[in-house]
Amino acid sequence: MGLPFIVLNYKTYLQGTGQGAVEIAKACKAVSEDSGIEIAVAPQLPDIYRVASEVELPVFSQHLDGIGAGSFTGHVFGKSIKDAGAVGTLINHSEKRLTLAEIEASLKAAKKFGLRSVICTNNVPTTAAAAALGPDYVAIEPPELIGSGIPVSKADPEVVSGSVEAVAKINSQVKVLCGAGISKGEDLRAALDLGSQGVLLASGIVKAADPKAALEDLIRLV
Ligand SMILES: O=C(CO)COP(=O)(O)O
Repeated sequence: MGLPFIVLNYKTYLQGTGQGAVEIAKACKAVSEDSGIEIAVAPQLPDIYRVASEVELPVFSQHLDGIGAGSFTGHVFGKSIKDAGAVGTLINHSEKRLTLAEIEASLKAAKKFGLRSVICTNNVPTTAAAAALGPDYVAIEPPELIGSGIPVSKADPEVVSGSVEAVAKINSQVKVLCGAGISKGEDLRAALDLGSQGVLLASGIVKAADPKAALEDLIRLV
């Protein structure tokens, strides 16, 4: 298996807002360059342009709406985030849930604008449904473990391995990430041993006193 893919979701954490978004992206870039591991960041929408302009690394949006140009006040338009420098987007994060029809429309918009897609899911059945839509990645994140510091790869290994199995049956082109409570090297190692191809994580790195050191610890057992 190749190197994992790591996506760092900044959420609305203060540490990852404004100039902080750029500083954390610089730490990600340094660790990515040293290790060869692809690390993408998902800052808040108003910080996408700033991060993408100042740091050469993949920038994802935290959300995308399945809308086009026109009368859609307050929506997130694929062309806008693409032009801001994003290369991908999360869709249906547990903190920004969508209906199935909306997920499909968001994915269509992502594809239209050449954005990589990560559909977040909360259990094996929703992972299976997401895989059927054909995103680049699904990211299984049990909501009860998000932000808990308890790693999904240890607390609920079956949801990760079950997601990997379900996706392999439905669409083997789709890659599986997992997330929730991941912060240490052993958490990422366990996630990979369960068959996932990377992790989506947030608080363990964004809120760390030293995000670069936290990232170095995260990848130490890869
Ligand atoms: O929701 C998450 C990433 O999208 C997971 O958050 P934590 O890494 O803080 O548990």
